[in-house]
Amino acid sequence: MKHLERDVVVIGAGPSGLTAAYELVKAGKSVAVLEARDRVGGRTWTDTMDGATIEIGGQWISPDQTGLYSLIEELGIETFERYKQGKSVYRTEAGEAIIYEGEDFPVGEATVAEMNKLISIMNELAAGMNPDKPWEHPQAEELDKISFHHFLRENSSDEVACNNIGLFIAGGMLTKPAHTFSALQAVLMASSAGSFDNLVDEDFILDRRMKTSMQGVSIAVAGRLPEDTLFLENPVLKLEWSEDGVVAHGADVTVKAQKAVLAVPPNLYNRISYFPPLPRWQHVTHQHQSMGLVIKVHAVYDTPFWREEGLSGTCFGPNHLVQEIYDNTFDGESTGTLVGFISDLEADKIWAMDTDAERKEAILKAMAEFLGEKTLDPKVFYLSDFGSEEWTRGAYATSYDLGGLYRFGPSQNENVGPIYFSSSDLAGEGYQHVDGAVRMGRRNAARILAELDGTSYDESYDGVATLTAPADSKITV
Ligand SMILES: Cc1cc2nc3c(=O)[nH]c(=O)nc-3n(C[C@H](O)[C@H](O)[C@H](O)COP(=O)(O)OP(=O)(O)OC[C@H]3O[C@@H](n4cnc5c(N)ncnc54)[C@H](O)[C@@H]3O)c2cc1C
Repeated sequence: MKHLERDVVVIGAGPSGLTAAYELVKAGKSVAVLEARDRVGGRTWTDTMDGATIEIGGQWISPDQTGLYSLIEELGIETFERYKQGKSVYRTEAGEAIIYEGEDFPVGEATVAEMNKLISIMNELAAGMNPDKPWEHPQAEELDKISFHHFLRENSSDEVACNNIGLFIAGGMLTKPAHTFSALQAVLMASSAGSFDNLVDEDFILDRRMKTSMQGVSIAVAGRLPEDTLFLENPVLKLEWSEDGVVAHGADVTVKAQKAVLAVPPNLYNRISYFPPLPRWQHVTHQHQSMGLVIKVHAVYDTPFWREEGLSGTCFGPNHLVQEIYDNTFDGESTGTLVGFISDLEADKIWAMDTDAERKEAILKAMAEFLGEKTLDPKVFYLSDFGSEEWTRGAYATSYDLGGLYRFGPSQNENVGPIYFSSSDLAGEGYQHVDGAVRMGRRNAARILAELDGTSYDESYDGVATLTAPADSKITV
């Protein structure tokens, strides 16, 4: 067992923990990062299969995600644009595949009008929200009492419009059925991305990717940490704390530190035993945040055949097994990759199947209903399974149950003595995204630096600008 003494111990080497560690190290603090897995990156993870680059976890960045943009600029990481040329495909409730162009789904004028009405209601609500404090929205209490499913139906009697709008937040973002989370939670999702318009615009929200892959961001940050800072395969299962500091117990490393950054997803806080126990309110708060469930499917072909047919690869099918498909070919690769998403109740159906062969057949059949027979025969087929990963337990991220955001949200980011919570799932801007993880990492580093150095923390700091630029960086602080 190695015994270390550091200013700060960071628990979790995902983008949030690593960003916090990086900022603290740049500011001259000694840090140890204890990570449960044998790799960094957490919910960002890349593999190469038969020559194709597969991003199993988080991958896209949107123009508003300026926290992440400033970090990759500092790291010298470039981005590339998702393939967007050509027409899209929409599958109607009855199962008809319609090829269309432009922003509106091909659903009939009355339904388009109802969808636009719902979008403008959501835009207005989102504009009135500070994503850092959604519980302070003037309608927060009432919006948190009603499920997003019922909220949509209170505002429109057009079932197709409700399902289509529900898709963007339920299946598409929170990856939970719309009856299990509140309208307030849905407004937060929109507000965290700048507006609901941004969320429903796939060309905005799924704009670009990292040339290093998204996991490459964490790998690059880890590469800038001093030797003897990062300790993989060291799950922290016991954390002793007092007002004076913490002792974090990993598998073969124990760290005594003045402060701790707990940078694991909120659903995993309970995995750690705290001595003494956390205060009552923190015990309760984080129990109300649970992971969604989505399966990210990759199918790789010799060529991106859909492009030759004038299609972008973008497909939407609310209420179908595969609800979204995109061209996911990695930068510079000649093979063609499709990514499909199977969310919440549909994901349950897939995992209820007995064999991988059954799953593959059902999913490819569903994808072929959008893009034709050629879809049936990929050379690589891969299902992400974050639900069975011990150190994540779901995908993409955690959100509150009905009524939880208003009731418990105000204390979610309060530190418990020396313990600071850092996760994309506790962020305002960039909520549930790598951008939010970076912002939270920087904000927690700033709070800890202020405490350690006896200076004051600027509550308005949004985590976009780096705290301390490294000597070789061109970033202006
Ligand atoms: C399939 C999928 C697709 C996604 N798509 C996108 C996307 O396109 N764009 C985007 O911006 N975001 C996307 N996301 C979300 C994004 O990946 C997350 O928001 C981000 O990774 C969160 O970073 P984090 O550091 O807060 O947490 P995590 O990435 O979860 O990192 C937490 C780390 O803590 C470790 N850990 C857990 N428990 C312990 C313990 N007890 N001791 C030590 N270590 C521990 C974990 O192993 C992990 O490494 C996606 C996520 C998934 C799963």
